[in-house]
Amino acid sequence: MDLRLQGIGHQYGSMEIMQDINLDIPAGKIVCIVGPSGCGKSTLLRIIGGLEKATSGRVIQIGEPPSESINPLTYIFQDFALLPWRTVEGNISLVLEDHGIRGSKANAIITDVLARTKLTDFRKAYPKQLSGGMKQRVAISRALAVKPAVMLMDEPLSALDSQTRELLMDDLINLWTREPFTAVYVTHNLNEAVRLGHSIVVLSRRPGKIREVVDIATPLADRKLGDVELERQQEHLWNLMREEAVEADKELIDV
Ligand SMILES: Nc1ncnc2c1ncn2[C@@H]1O[C@H](COP(=O)(O)OP(=O)(O)OP(=O)(O)O)[C@@H](O)[C@H]1O
Repeated sequence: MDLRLQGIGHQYGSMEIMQDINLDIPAGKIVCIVGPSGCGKSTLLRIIGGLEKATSGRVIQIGEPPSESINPLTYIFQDFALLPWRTVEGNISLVLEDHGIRGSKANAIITDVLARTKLTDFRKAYPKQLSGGMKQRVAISRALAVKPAVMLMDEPLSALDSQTRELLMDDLINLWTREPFTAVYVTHNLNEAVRLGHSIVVLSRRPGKIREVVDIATPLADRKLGDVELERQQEHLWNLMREEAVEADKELIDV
């Protein structure tokens, strides 16, 4: 299933947050969204996920979600959002229980997603026993369990230290390489964007408009740390954003 954003604009009261966002999110690709603080990245993600209705424009679903998808648009948050009193398995089964999936069917789904995220040995562990990186892998497993058409990822690695971030980027790349998924991935981190994005949408400061869409041709599996071409792309992104980031920064201080 592809998504098409057509003329999305949004206001909170008299404050215009974004203007005329037109964007295609093709199945099987990771589309990163970057831009200065407050330009509307998270708002756009909520609009795509149907949690908020855009003031203008629309989000169109083209084609069908994967068969057996029980939540076509699924979020992954920065803070993992795990229930501390449930085990890894229990956190994943909760979303399945909500859809009436129990017993051997639930068991098979949990076994599959834990294997894909290399968490098989941690099935009975509680969140407090896990590192931040592992908690986020549980959140990713839980998202995969509902067979999403599109994963909506809001700064999923930003609560993690830099080493853990590197490891999780490798995990996401391996996961995608084995079985491509579709994602809209909001991040402040331009390195994450060039490592994970098939395309990177650069938004201007508020009201957010699309300044440029940068496509990266290098296959995900070949994007290594220190790759010269990726560094060039990252510099290009930073040059696009630098002045606006300074202005956005001033605006926050002035408030
Ligand atoms: N529910 C709301 N009501 C009023 N204003 C809001 C609401 N949600 C967000 N905003 C404002 O809309 C603007 C865009 O917010 P949003 O969180 O989407 O930006 P962002 O680009 O994700 O920011 P950051 O990079 O800092 O996380 C900000 O000025 C924010 O204060």
